[in-house]
Amino acid sequence: AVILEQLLRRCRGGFPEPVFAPQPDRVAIVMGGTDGIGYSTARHLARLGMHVIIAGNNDSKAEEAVRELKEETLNVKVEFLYCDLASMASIWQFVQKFKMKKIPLHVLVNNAGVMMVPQRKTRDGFEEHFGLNYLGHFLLTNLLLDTLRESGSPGHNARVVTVSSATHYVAELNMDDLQSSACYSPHGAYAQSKRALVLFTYHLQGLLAAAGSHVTANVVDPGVVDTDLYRHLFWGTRLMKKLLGWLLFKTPDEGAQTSVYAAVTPELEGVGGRYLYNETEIRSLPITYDQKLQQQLWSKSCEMTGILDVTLRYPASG
Ligand SMILES: NC(=O)c1ccc[n+]([C@@H]2O[C@H](COP(=O)([O-])OP(=O)(O)OC[C@H]3O[C@@H](n4cnc5c(N)ncnc54)[C@H](O)[C@@H]3O)[C@@H](O)[C@H]2O)c1
Repeated sequence: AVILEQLLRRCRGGFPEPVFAPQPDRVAIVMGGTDGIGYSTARHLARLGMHVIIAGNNDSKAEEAVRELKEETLNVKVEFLYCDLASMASIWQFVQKFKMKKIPLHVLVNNAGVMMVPQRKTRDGFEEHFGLNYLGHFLLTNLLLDTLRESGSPGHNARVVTVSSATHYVAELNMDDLQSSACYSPHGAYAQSKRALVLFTYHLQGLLAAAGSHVTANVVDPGVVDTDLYRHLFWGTRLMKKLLGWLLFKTPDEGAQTSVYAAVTPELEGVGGRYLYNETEIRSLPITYDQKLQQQLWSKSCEMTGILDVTLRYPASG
């Protein structure tokens, strides 16, 4: 359905790039900014004059990405900081290195991800989709919340932008088996991690609002985008993508538009808890609005990552 909709839209003129005002005094972290949608997101933010920190675990690609972005955007404030989201120790180290810079943080884009990888585990023993796509971003965001809070101000909120997917609509979130150990399906595990990200965003927004923070959290769905994310799919599907991707899929730049929109548009100033698709708010799956489920997942995630459950201090307001 998404691919058909994208094809129709392409026939009607495509995905015109939105124009935003320069953002020279703002700092952004784009997790997974060396490739695909993340790279395009970083490029757009750098073009707006932001100080962009590309984070990721691909050292070799990072050097090239930073050089290209600096050359193309003429923005010298583009840099790379290593972070392996599949390792909690690496996330802690990344946050420590970032905080040592003593700079603010206005935009955090939780973009990195893997899809349909064979059953394997992160350094900390979590199923890879759940551990990297979801728990990695959960921990990262929580460790950066104090800096985001200090950086946001009335009328200039700091923003957390989390990249989910339409697969969250068909996912099952098994609270008794978040590691998919009883029955592993690569698609099911990916979709579960993407549903968890939607629940996380809504709960985070509730906590931020309850605490009166000048930080907002929104979740975006980039559509179906022609990137290397599909590298673990069946060869026939990859061949189809190679032949028809240019027509049916969004380009990475088009896929990044909703993330960039969520990161900078004045329309979303002070607005959080939204699921955004094609720069428009739409409804996510009804169960994702279930506050009890959001709370359960949040508490469990705190346990798994070993951080304090701040929910106890600030009950989410909705
Ligand atoms: N491509 C699509 O059609 C599509 C659709 C819906 C959602 N998404 C989501 O968009 C996001 C970006 O994906 P993409 O399509 O650009 O894919 P991609 O494979 O091109 O990019 C993924 C990024 O994540 C990074 N990454 C992977 N493992 C990491 C780790 N251990 N630590 C840190 N970074 C790591 C990679 O280095 C890369 O920069 C993902 O969250 C994905 O789930 C993509």
